[in-house]
Amino acid sequence: MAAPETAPTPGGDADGRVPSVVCSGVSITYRVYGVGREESDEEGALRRLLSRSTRGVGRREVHAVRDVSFVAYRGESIGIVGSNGSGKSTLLRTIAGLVPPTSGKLWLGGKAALLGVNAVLMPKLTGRENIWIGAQALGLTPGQVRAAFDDIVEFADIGDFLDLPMASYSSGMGARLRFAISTAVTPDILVVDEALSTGDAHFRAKANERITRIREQAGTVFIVSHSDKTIQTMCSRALWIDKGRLLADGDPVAVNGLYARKYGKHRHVWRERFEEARRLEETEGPEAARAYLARWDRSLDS
Ligand SMILES: Nc1ncnc2c1ncn2[C@@H]1O[C@H](COP(=O)(O)OP(=O)(O)OP(=O)(O)O)[C@@H](O)[C@H]1O
Repeated sequence: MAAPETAPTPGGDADGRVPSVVCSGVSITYRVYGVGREESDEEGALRRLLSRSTRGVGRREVHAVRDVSFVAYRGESIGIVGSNGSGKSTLLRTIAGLVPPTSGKLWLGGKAALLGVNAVLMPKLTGRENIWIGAQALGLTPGQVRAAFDDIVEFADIGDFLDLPMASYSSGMGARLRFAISTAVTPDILVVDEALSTGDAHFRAKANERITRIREQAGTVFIVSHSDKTIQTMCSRALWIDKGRLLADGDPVAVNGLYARKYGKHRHVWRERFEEARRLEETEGPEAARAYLARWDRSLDS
């Protein structure tokens, strides 16, 4: 297993761009242990448990990311789009150093910070305590946390909740606090996993400003989002990952267009079918609607 490498920043390329992440033929495979198919029923599992046998315990491999290569540059904000389970979060977790690539090479030109919806903050501790723990977990010294503390509190905008347990926060408040902690000191590479979708318009505007600031300070930002708007307004480039493979890399509007063409086609077709089924239900009754929909009950025609 190859761990991410860090090396001195090389000089820029012919266009003066300085690489920050080089991902070369990276594949990531999860090994999942569990019951084998033949014993997946409750009776088989119970029998195995009683006999303490490990027979039938299956191992499955999930190829989450397959042979992905790209170079990210300082000052870029890169959106990652793709349908559920396509490998976006896995790729980001690897860039952030949390999941090692199974094969291929990953080179990072600086420190990466992951900002995830599920970032490890402690629900039973207060916001204040989480700022201290979270910021130090990101590598800040106590002195740096002290210096950044007021800025974090101001950005998170959680008022009196600062001294209440995080479990009592709304999802928007939690997202603001995570974002404030993760960006307290400008990271070289900021990895944002869907965290922006939980905030309101005011928070998104502030987050956008901060992302712009990181980019201006020559950092690189990666953003996973299912929102076309987030990708198109916050990103200078987009990658489309489909079933673990990199299918498109380029201008966010163009990449989103390609992605929407593949998946949007089905949505459009199904919307029309649904409308027709509703019309049939109203005019001819539920049986007619059911018979009409039964034509496509096996799978989508692609
Ligand atoms: N810890 C894990 N162990 C085993 N399999 C995993 C693990 N995490 C993700 N997977 C699998 O890897 C594949 C890619 O998942 P991933 O979460 O990276 O996709 P995603 O594009 O981020 O999805 P979503 O948009 O739903 O968040 C999926 O098949 C998922 O089930």
